[in-house]
Amino acid sequence: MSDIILTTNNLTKKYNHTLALDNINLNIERGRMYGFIGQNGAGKTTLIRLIVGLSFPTSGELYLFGKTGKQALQEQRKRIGCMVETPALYPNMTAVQNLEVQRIQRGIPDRHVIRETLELVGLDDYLTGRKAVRNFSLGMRQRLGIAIALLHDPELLILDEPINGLDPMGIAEMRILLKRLNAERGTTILISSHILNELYQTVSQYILINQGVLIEELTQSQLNEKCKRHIALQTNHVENALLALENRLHIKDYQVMPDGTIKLYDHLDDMEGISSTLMKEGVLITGMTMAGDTLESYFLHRIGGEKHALSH
Ligand SMILES: Nc1ncnc2c1ncn2[C@@H]1O[C@H](COP(=O)(O)OP(=O)(O)OP(=O)(O)O)[C@@H](O)[C@H]1O
Repeated sequence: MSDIILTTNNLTKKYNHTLALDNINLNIERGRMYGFIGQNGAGKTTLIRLIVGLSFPTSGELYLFGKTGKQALQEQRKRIGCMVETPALYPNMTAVQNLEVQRIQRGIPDRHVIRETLELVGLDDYLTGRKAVRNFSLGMRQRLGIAIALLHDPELLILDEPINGLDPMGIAEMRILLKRLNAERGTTILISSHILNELYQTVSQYILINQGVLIEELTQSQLNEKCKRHIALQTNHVENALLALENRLHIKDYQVMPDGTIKLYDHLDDMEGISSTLMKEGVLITGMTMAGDTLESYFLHRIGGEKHALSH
């Protein structure tokens, strides 16, 4: 049975004349990892700020762990940990000292949580012992920011652009950390990013947003399916074409689209063989192209064309 821990009903946020979020309807299920993808200005931070209570909606409703209403939401937010953009850290303190400040501020009695959390995010003594945070790499700072968000063992972890500025190694480390958290603690994770590629294989669900509008929700396997390389084949007779492909070339991995286009997922390097076989069987080919999106081109396509260049 699915356990929905966050729901938005027509959640809308206006800033004067800017419609930052336009009737967002969303469900977040416990235990999953969500990627919240949109270009700069799409509305990701605005939604996160509404969820964590840093800002309030113009209209619509927010439910956290089944509860709504100002006071109830504030209570439920204790079950959330978040890092919005760069974490606020004391640069002259060590990682342990930074966490100690947070622990006291939040009234967490158990001192052991500091070591446990540092270990969990991979900032052990060897790396951070006496080092002041001002000497940390960006990746280490992000880890420490996540440690702060995790100190009270939240059920939902929300990270706004945690991979921003990280190098490929840093991104890979972040991926391992988040997957571990999700697997070991069952933490539900929501991460925003403006680059689909960065979250690929980190999250299991993708939520695409553009200009405040929720464009599409899809799973990792749906995304893979949509981006899969294939030959797109158009013919004058779909049934005869399929018979020829199956019987003569033994092609089994294909899909017929509603407009009659046949997507072939094998024999990708045999376009000539396919066309000569179909010709011999009297099938006229009206179109044959190699297709398949990269993640980025799929995303651009979904948000309305190449004119939206992604900013990096
Ligand atoms: N405090 C504010 N006052 C006025 N407009 C705002 C405010 N905050 C955000 N906006 C506008 O709302 C829209 C959504 O912004 P938001 O920061 O949520 O986008 P984003 O997807 O998080 O982008 P980024 O990746 O740049 O952080 C933008 O048009 C932005 O200019």
